[in-house]
Amino acid sequence: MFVSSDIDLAQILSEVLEEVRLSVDRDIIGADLLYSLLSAPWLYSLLRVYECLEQHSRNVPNPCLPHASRLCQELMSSLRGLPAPSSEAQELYALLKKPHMQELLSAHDSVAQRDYAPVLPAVPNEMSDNEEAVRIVCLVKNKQPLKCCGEGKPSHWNSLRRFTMEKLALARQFGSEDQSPLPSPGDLSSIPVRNLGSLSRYQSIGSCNLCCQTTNFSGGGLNQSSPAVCDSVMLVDDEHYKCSPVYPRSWCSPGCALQSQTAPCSPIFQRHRSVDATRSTHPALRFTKQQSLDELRSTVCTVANSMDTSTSDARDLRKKMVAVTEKMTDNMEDNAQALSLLVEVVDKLQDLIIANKSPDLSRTSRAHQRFQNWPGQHIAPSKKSSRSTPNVSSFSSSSSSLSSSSPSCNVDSPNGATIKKDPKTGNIFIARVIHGGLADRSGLLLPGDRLLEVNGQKVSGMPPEQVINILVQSEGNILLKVIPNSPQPINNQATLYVRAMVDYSPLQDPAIPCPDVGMAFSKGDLLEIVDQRDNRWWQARKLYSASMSYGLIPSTNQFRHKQRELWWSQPYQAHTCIRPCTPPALTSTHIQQLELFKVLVAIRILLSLPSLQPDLITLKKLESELSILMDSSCPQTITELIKSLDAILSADDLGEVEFMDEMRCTETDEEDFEFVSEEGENGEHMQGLYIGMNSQLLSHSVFRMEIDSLFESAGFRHSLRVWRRKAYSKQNPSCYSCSINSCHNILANLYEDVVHFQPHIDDPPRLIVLIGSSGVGVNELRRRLIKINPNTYQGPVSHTTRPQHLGEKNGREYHFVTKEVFAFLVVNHKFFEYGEHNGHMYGTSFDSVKDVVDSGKICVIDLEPHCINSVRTKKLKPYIIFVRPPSPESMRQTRKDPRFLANSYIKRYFQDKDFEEIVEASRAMEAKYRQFFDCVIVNKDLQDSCMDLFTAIQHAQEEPQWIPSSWFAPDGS
Ligand SMILES: Nc1ncnc2c1ncn2[C@@H]1O[C@H](COP(=O)(O)OP(=O)(O)OP(=O)(O)O)[C@@H](O)[C@H]1O
Repeated sequence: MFVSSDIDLAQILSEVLEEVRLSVDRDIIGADLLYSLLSAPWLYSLLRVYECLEQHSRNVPNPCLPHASRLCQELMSSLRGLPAPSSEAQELYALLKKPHMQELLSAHDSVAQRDYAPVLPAVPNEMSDNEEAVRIVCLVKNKQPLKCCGEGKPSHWNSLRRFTMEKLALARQFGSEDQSPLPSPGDLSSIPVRNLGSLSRYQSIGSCNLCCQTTNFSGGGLNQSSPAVCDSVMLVDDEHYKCSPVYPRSWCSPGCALQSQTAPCSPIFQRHRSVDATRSTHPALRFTKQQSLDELRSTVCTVANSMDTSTSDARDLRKKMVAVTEKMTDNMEDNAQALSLLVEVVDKLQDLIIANKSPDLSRTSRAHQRFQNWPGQHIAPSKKSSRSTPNVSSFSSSSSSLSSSSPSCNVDSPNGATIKKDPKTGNIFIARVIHGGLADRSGLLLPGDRLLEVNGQKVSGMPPEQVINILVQSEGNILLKVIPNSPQPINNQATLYVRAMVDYSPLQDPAIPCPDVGMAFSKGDLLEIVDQRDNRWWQARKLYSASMSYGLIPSTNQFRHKQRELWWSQPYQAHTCIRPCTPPALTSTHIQQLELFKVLVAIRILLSLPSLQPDLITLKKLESELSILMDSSCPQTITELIKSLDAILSADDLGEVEFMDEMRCTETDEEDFEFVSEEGENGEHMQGLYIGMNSQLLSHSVFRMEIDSLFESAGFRHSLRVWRRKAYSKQNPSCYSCSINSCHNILANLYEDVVHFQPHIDDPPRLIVLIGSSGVGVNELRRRLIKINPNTYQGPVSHTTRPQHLGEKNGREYHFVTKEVFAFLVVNHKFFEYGEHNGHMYGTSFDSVKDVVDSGKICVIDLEPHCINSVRTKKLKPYIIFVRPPSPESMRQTRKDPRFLANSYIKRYFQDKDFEEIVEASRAMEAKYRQFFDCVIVNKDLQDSCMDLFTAIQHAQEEPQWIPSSWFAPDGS
């Protein structure tokens, strides 16, 4: 499709051509020559380029007012000059004088005066004469001016430097800016170093009106090195779940380019497309003395600095690259040596990257070959025989030409297309075009195109493997004859940003059409979904990831489909561990049952403790009465729990006994305990919910299980929680591992839509939620945070049914309510967390959080992770910080100070097993819930952790964050 313009030059040209053709018919001398000149494809292409550029210059946004500040100054001086200014004039003057107005205008001017025209890159120096057409495609893609030769053109190194800088800048900025159809840094990173000169800046492919017209180009005058479209096509048997790379990728094969050739006039509008799979045809880079040696140094240093230095090999490489800079002098010869060294480095780097892919790779030959082609040597056009066969190994081999400027580039990313066979007709089709790959960028292969021939060989009816084989065995140019799919499906869906809620590995997914084009992701990863046209497989890439290439991910439909399959394939299991995620409503019957149950547990424990020598007969009688009472009205679970209680009590469990002894010697009396648990070490009020440790009854595993069941959202203290973990390990492991959330996970979403949210100064502060395994220091951090800055941070005031103590004030320490009121609040879902301690109910309500937020303070709470969903609401917009423990060894060092451990309510030092347990519990918690975490703090040194917490909270309130888009939905909660 042509670019519409007032003067359609191509149209004029075709009219002129028609005239000339008539002259040819009339045998006018010279008309022949003129005709052939005018019908040259490059002329058409040039005209199109011209028109594109024309259109661009017409559409460049021009500010109406480039100097608003100046106008303001002028206006102000005019106002000042007024002999008797009216009140309006005075008001206007005062308004204009305001600093923020001045700043606003100055900001406006900066934007208005800035030149947003693209920086157009240089064309590669070495291009043969017949490369104009594709070069033109590149030019248009990059909006490059037609001036490509002559003095003063940027050197390759200059381009490389600029390219590298931009790539790094892009990587750094990425995510901090609005993510509107973003360039694919993967595109940048897949550019061969020799072609960098032509790609100094990425331009949206969508802006190219010419790409889709390339199939109209005629003649064999297409080049073999189109930098912007250089890549490979991976042809894959989509349907049969097989895939195979068939020819090198762009930076694998510098000369590789997808081309279109003369389209024969055919009734079915056949389109020939040819893929040039040759390699090593890259033109000689004439590294003459650099215009600026600093430029050269900075190029190499930038590349070196951007390298991942996690491995010793990479570190060595980096050192070598830095050494390169030292070798650079004004002397041309040295300069060439430096560059040779760099070539070596580049080769090594490539070897490293492709080591896993191609162990049989001949490094030396490649290095040798490349070495020959570097500075000071003229590169002879590669002979056909010397070109590698584009088979699988050459695919890897050729990837050795990876640019040293893109160490993070993932060589494994298949940027191409896949094929499939229609089982009914036997026709071979292009199944999928991977976003950002060669086919996509060139626009020459599109999904649904029917593949007729490969190198003149008809492929219809062939098994896809055979087609792949033909391609694999082809040498040099591969000519594909395709019938374009018409009409082309249009991807009119906007880019979608999501957070992955599960882990996914394509290699373990038998359903994926081609695992090689699949993209693995983990819980919490941010994904940019660019193509949702396929109902089952979307195309996406990971944000903030080293690999910027796109790949297939399961669509939500596909995920649901899999869930259904899984559901039906599994035998029915009616186990009790499937419980609702939201806490059950607590009725007065529940409370009554619970009280009964507690007494029953108490009796059974007393019965099991011979040292207490209880009145056995009385107790047994009481127990049986209670059992009957419980059995008649209790839920099934309670009856089962009683049975397991018996089992546990009868078991000779040393660990348990040890624990009980320990508790006996460390516990304080009830009143002390309660007082301390509510008042912090420094006397300040401790918010939250604690279950007493003073009674062996309460600490018993069965009781805890019941508490969990009924009050699963309750918060617990360190020691009880540690102990609870111990108790859990004694339960039926299958049931335990299939707790609420794991069961619930089956029904979980695959992705959560997110938006980039920039908090506004007028927004209410976000709720800060601290999460961590018991004993990691969540309470300590929260307490310190509030203590250090009570005017900024505050915890919510909880509700309780316990009587008010002397000196306590309703609404300050607690909201004191009756049991009925509490039950009413529970039933009406007013609490996001509630539980029972010592016969009294405690709960933290949404309203109490709102009170803190309304007071302008930042509300900080600690929460059990399974309650996360209850606070993830539009109103609270929680920022969830996970407190992770350091290593057990490190905790041994930092937690040995008695000041920390000898506090009044734990009353014992940490033991080694506690550290192990904390780390283990933390790992499990993180594995399960990390998709919800906005930030992770490792609580090693308390001071540092506090600082980290401050910084994180500040970040939460000021910096842009990815948050669920439902928080913006009008009906979101
Ligand atoms: N970084 C640290 N260095 C030294 N001691 C610490 C550190 N963090 C926490 N502590 C100490 O460890 C003990 C447990 O901390 P804290 O009570 O905050 O744990 P928790 O995660 O809230 O667990 P629980 O909720 O079970 O109480 C406290 O005595 C606390 O002072």
